[in-house]
Amino acid sequence: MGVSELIQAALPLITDWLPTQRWYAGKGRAITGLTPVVGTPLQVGDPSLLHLLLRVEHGATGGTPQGDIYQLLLGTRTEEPAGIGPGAVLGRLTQGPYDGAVLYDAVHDPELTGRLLEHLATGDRFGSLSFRRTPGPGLPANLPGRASTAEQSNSSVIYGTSLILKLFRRISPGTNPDLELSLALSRAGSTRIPRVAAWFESRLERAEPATLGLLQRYLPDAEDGWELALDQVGRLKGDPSPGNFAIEAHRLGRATAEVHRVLARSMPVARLDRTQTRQLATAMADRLDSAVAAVPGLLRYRSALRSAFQQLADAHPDGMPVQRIHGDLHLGQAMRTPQGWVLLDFEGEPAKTVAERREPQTALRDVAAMLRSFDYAAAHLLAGGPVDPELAHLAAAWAARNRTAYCAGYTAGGGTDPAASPELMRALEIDKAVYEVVYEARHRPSWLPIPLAAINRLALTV
Ligand SMILES: Nc1ncnc2c1ncn2[C@@H]1O[C@H](COP(=O)(O)OP(=O)(O)O)[C@@H](O)[C@H]1O
Ligand SMILES: O=P(O)(O)O[C@H]1O[C@H](CO)[C@@H](O[C@H]2O[C@H](CO)[C@@H](O)[C@H](O)[C@H]2O)[C@H](O)[C@H]1O
Repeated sequence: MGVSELIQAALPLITDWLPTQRWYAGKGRAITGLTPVVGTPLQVGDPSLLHLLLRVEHGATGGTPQGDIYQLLLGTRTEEPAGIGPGAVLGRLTQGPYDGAVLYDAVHDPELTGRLLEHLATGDRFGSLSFRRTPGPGLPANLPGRASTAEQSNSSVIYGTSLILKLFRRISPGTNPDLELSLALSRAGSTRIPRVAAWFESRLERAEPATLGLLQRYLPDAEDGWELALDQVGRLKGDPSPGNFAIEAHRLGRATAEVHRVLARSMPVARLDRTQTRQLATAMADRLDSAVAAVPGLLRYRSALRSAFQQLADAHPDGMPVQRIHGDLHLGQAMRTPQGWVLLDFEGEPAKTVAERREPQTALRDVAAMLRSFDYAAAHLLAGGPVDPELAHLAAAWAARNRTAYCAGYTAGGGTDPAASPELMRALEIDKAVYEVVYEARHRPSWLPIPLAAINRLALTV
């Protein structure tokens, strides 16, 4: 059985399975077609372990199909591989020589993901895939992969205790900003990110090569900033003065400033003029309008939030400096290691186009995004429980304390003082909270009250 027959047999199962995956961005839109872009068996002559780029169509505009390209790793075996979770099984094939075989997401197959590592270690070309290594020590080639269980937008595979491969799921032409910025920071010698070891890419329909996977050093001793924060907040229930996370928040602010400084040195910087600053405010208002259409509960805040955007433009008649930034910074993207904080995932907000994510922006956008994360951690404590005004007060004080410490650390680390630009900071926080409202409505509806409460609070300050 050839690759194309296997793909054809797999398509009906893929149609049902895709919408169940967290990384699938087309939720709520009907799939009108699936077009294989390129399929590459990861071993010569063995189509049962297949790398597939697939265009998922959602209707057409002017005769041109509209949709996104996704990266899939598909395994086919006569029996379900041991230990594979139910969400990773697409079903049984019902056509061709593989009739009756199990089709599964091979991210969960140590053998297949081990093959990917072998290609990365060799730095070769394989079918349409090009594997590229950074200079440095050789990579171990014989490690089986284990699928990461982290809550994430893509899929990651961990090799032993030394490497982690992120497989980007929604693929756009060109270099993924996560690779672009991680490489720039690695080359500048920054220790605030896990060093890039290799990546792989593929040419998409004659466009420039698209990044498909990024292999970085794994941080085995790292603790996730979000988990650390939740742990601290959780203690508020029994002890109103638990450990002092504000010290960590301050250090995290310093680390953010350090990353911004390196990015400003190693990548293009610019200055938004008055007109461009107005356009920034208009773009925020436009995003708000799209969000109102998706989540009508935002409508009552529209006028106040638009005023906040207008005030941002008025407060910066001389424009503002811009540079490349992280773009989607939050506590879950920060890992505390014995050597200090390390930042991850420079991909930017998944909902924006790659072109938007690559535009230089005010560095304070990252600061505002992290401030939202402290608010999320505090709000998480209150979610689902009965209203408890005392706990609500403690949670709000925890968020305020850590937000202040983070901003102080950012300024001490050489970043622009957020307190000197209150209109900009408020507009950036609103813009982020609006994004979060749409994100939560789409992915985690039970979390929607968290950004909505923030919108309510921010609107009252206008
Ligand atoms: N180099 C690393 N070392 C240790 N853990 C990591 C590393 N990179 C990612 N992780 C873990 O995987 C999670 C998801 O990674 P991330 O890059 O944010 O993926 P995504 O873009 O898919 O959301 C992180 O929150 C972290 O827990
Ligand atoms: O998957 P990514 O990490 O690239 O980012 C997306 O998912 C995040 C949630 O996992 C989301 O972050 C929001 O929730 C966090 C708590 O889970 C909170 O700390 C962040 O402040 C909040 O924005 C992120 O927005 C989204 O792009």
